[in-house]
Amino acid sequence: MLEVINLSCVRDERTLFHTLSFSVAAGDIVQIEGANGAGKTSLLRLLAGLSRPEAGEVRWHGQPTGQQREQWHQSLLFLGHQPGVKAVLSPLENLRFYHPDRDTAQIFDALEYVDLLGYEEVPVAQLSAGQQRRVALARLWLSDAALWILDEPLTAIDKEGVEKLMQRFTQHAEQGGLVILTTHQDLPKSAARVRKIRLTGAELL
Ligand SMILES: Nc1ncnc2c1ncn2[C@@H]1O[C@H](COP(=O)(O)OP(=O)(O)OP(=O)(O)O)[C@@H](O)[C@H]1O
Repeated sequence: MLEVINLSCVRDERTLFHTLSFSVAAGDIVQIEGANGAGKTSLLRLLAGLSRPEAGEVRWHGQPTGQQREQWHQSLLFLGHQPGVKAVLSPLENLRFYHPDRDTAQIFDALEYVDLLGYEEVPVAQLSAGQQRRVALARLWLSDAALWILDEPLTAIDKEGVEKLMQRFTQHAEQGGLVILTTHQDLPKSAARVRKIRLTGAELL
């Protein structure tokens, strides 16, 4: 269980949200919604511990995340809004770098899930925008983390790819995982179980 308790975020002297509280339980898929600049990325970065809140706390299984760094990092897979893969390396090399515990067959399976077979040795810099994001998304088939925090994972992904990702999110949730994502896209019907949390600025009242 992830608990967000009275979280406040100030950027550039502007309060993006104030005393924001919600929780995400095992099996939940949560979409953070809001206009451009509402603070979605800022919230995800706070949740992941990549920046510090003005006030408030994030707890994982009842304990502040800052007090259990090792366990927290093992439990978390964070994919930022940039693909976050190394451009000079191939998809195979990138995934080996991030998941050294996985064998080549497992990495090839993950590349197959994201339709990158045949591109495994091509430098990422030479791949299309959607393919570059798919390299990062292949990690969803390699990670053991329970909590996925995904910033705009569907950007540049085609319709079939989005459908496949939704299936993967659902499968992860059904196995007791948690997914928190942002997207500006309309989610397909298969996303019926997605709970929405909207950042409107009303949290400031
Ligand atoms: N490191 C930073 N320093 C100063 N201001 C920042 C920083 N990061 C974000 N901001 C500001 O915080 C506000 C919220 O940004 P954020 O990226 O969280 O929004 P968002 O909801 O994810 O937007 P989008 O839908 O456009 O991706 C923006 O006005 C942005 O300029």
